[in-house]
Amino acid sequence: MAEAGQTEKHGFQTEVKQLLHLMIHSLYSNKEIFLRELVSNASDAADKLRFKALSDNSLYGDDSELHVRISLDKDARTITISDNGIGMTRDEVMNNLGTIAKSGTAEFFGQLSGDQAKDSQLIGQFGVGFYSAFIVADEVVVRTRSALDKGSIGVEWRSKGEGEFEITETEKARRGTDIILHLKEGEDEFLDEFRLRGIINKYSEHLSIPVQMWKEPVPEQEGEDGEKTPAEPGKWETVNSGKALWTRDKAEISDDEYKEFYKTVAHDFDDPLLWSHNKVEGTTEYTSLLYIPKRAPWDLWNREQQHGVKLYVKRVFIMDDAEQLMPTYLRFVKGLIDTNDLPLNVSREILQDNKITRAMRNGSTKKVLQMLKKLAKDDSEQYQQFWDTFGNVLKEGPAEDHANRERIAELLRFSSTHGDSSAQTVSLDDYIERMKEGQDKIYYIVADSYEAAKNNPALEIFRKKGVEVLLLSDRIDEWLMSHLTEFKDKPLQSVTRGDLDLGELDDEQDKQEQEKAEEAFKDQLKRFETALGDKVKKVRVTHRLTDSPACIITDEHDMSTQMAKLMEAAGQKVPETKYIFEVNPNHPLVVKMTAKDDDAFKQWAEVLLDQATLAERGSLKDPASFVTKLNKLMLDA
Ligand SMILES: Nc1ncnc2c1ncn2[C@@H]1O[C@H](COP(=O)(O)OP(=O)(O)OP(=O)(O)O)[C@@H](O)[C@H]1O
Repeated sequence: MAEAGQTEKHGFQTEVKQLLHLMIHSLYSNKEIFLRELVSNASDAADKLRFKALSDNSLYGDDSELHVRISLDKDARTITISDNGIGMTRDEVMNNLGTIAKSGTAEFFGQLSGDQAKDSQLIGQFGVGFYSAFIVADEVVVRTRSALDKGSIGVEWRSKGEGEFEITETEKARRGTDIILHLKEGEDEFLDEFRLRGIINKYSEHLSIPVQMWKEPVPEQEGEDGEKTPAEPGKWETVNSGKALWTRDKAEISDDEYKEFYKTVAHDFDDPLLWSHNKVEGTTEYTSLLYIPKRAPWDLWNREQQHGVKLYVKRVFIMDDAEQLMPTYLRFVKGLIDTNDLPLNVSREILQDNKITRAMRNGSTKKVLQMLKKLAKDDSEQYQQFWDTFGNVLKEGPAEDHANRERIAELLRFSSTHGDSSAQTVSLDDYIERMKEGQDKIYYIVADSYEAAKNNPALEIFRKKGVEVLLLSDRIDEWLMSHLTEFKDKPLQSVTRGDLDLGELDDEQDKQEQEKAEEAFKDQLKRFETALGDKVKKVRVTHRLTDSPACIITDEHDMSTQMAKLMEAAGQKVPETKYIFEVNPNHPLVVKMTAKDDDAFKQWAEVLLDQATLAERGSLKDPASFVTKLNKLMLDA
């Protein structure tokens, strides 16, 4: 067995120092949350032990009543939060209480601006956990002993939160963790037993573990009439009901209780945007309590970001981050699912291909989509808030979840030519409602930015005919649209791809005029083809331009510009796409150039192609030669 050893000093990881500094300076108005964080860590530690003990009951030893205990020492000015949960080994203490083991934290802290108001928003997204102890304490001592490492005697960790901590192997009689907070000057409110009890009650009511406070002994008392009240010995008194919130009847649970519970499971400061609590009966029986947060977590775009749904089996916590329970495009959903139908010893492998998991996942996915649909219907302002925060994640949905494609599509919001702001507020249903008579497609364009989309020449004919076009410019949009080809039986059609077929939007007269124009321009098209050679796939007369001389269009089955860019950005080799070059025979520039000799015609044609490429792709492969050609034309003019 190890013996009590030497004290070692270690420095905190830089990010921990930044977190501590930020926290102390931005959370002074919300100090009491340290209790929520520490009690919730203690409750997690009990959950973890309960789970391990499923396969090794001896881990409980003679102490199987799991609890969290909170005591006060007014003279020493300390608060102690103790649990008899899983505890930590020395290595775990080093890792958990000296570093922040989340990838991307350095980048996160790189965003800090020094502006306290802004930074405190960020800290809310980050979650403060254990380190929140330093909001009220100027010294924190952690004494812990692991239930799993039978050889260890215990470890003491101690820090003033100023950049370093000390760690000593030390004897601790029982497994679990004690956290001793030495309160700062001026934090005496937390030494008031009544006040402390109030806070603990609020933060622990919904936890499934008993949270206890020490009740001082009461001596025997004698009333005025001489009647005696017997003495009461000091005892641990449970302050919460110890009944997990989700097992209770919905009708009995107040909104405040749901909100408090959310803050504990999601480690969030803010209230949730909405939630849904369901007891599902039938072939698979389970209870789910699913929340949609108001704010995005700081690592929403981190691919390793943990999913937020916890799995419980028969009220026993089994695992965090049960990615089988929620599709990736709903990774912002927090909460839990509790079922009696899985075995307690269920592993991630078993979860992976399991009928019950699938049923729970399908059911919960539908629930979340329904909850969002209802929000969109009942409260468009709040829905907009949701969309602005998580819309881009939801856009991953149609590619990931074919079965729910239509349900997800209903929830999407876009900017469009109907409005004149980049705000994404138009739903596909709104679009369909405004469709012109004879219009059978939903038109959209994907570009690098809202401005590039809005000003793309391919929209000219749509403006002229008063047909709305959805303007897409988020990185994910091309990916989204490649998986969303139809909505309510209406095909979705890119305006920069393939042949433009406006269907019944073009009347007979339009069509005849187009044919005439094509016939009249036949010889000039040949000149363009000769001039541009293999720089283009094909040259044809455009029907989409009214104000611009030319544009480039992606052929029906070729890779779109945006998709090519996306793949290039992901480091993939992209085959070179040749575009269809469309010319507007009525444009004065085009009219003028047809009178030129072949040499001059070629120069003009190349400049028009480069211009059209710029408008569509936003860049040229060889910008310098474009500039040279343009300068030459200007000199000649
Ligand atoms: N009472 C405890 N018993 C055992 N382990 C603990 C206890 N408190 C903290 N830990 C360990 O320390 C780790 C870090 O805790 P911390 O509260 O900082 O972050 P967290 O709970 O993982 O994440 P979050 O930011 O969501 O709170 C925990 O993940 C846990 O492994």
